[in-house]
Amino acid sequence: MKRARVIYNPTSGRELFKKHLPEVLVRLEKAGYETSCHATTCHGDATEAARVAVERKYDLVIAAGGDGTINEVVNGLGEQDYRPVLGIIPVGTTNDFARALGLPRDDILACVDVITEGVPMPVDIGRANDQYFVNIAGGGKITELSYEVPSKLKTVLGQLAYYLKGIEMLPSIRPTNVTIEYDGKVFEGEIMLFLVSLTNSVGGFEKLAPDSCLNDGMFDMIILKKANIADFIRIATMALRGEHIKDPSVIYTKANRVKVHTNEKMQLNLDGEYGGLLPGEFVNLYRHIDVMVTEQRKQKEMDKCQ
Ligand SMILES: Nc1ncnc2c1ncn2[C@@H]1O[C@H](COP(=O)(O)OP(=O)(O)OP(=O)(O)O)[C@@H](O)[C@H]1O
Repeated sequence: MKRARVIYNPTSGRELFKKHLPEVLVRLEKAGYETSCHATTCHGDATEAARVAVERKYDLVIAAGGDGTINEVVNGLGEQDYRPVLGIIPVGTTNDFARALGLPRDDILACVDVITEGVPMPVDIGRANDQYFVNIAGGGKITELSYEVPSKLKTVLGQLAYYLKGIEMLPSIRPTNVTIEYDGKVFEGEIMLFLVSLTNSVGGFEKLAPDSCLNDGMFDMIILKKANIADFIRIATMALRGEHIKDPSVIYTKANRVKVHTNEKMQLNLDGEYGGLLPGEFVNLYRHIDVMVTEQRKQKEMDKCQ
């Protein structure tokens, strides 16, 4: 019999998952999985729980939470020789990774159906120094926004909490002097932010990296060069429509390996969580993890990456 482990964060998003847990377990059992679950208790706990699931050779690990929880689970799978298939139940605030995979929104049981009736699709993941990410790595003052929003505020306000915090942070955004080496090329200069992205869906912006592909072995890298606040807001607005990539202050390119150095203090953001200080080396791990999606979605993604 196949075995599934559900790792869920009871504090994610609007804290609704626990109520649905009995139905989730029944559906998984009906689909032939002997299922058990683990509720995370603190930061880092989902990584440890995923490591245990690897050791115990579970067939399927389901991450139920926001992007932070999915990131932690993937960090537990890391570069282990045996990696269970990953299922996602998005119950966070932003759910960028789930959006990139085309998973049903606000419907926990429909996501369970994708896991039990769908197909595994190989996706690239990123390694940043000795940590992993599924969606995005980045640096620059504004990226700190994603973990400065208090959890309680997200529970009450959802996505709006990020926008409010963003406006509050605008005046404190400063450029940083960096050197970025990518696939044999070098950029040197002052930047507002850099992003190394695996999916097209970041911070709720669905067109931030419009050419990204989930399993081509390449990151989409975005560098926003030094800009004043007015230009910054203008470019952020363009980013909602995916038009920022044409702006002369933006560099948008594909790369498999990226190194970022700076003499200043710059924080690293991994999937919306604090990931330590730069320097950083980012490596794309080609089709490293299998994640459950619908058959149509897999077809679409595989066609795109031909
Ligand atoms: N029991 C717990 N109490 C407090 N924090 C927890 C607990 N379990 C996990 N966490 C932490 O909660 C953080 C945020 O979780 P998660 O990303 O799942 O939800 P979210 O913040 O609502 O959604 P999003 O990341 O989509 O905005 C993670 O960094 C995780 O380590």
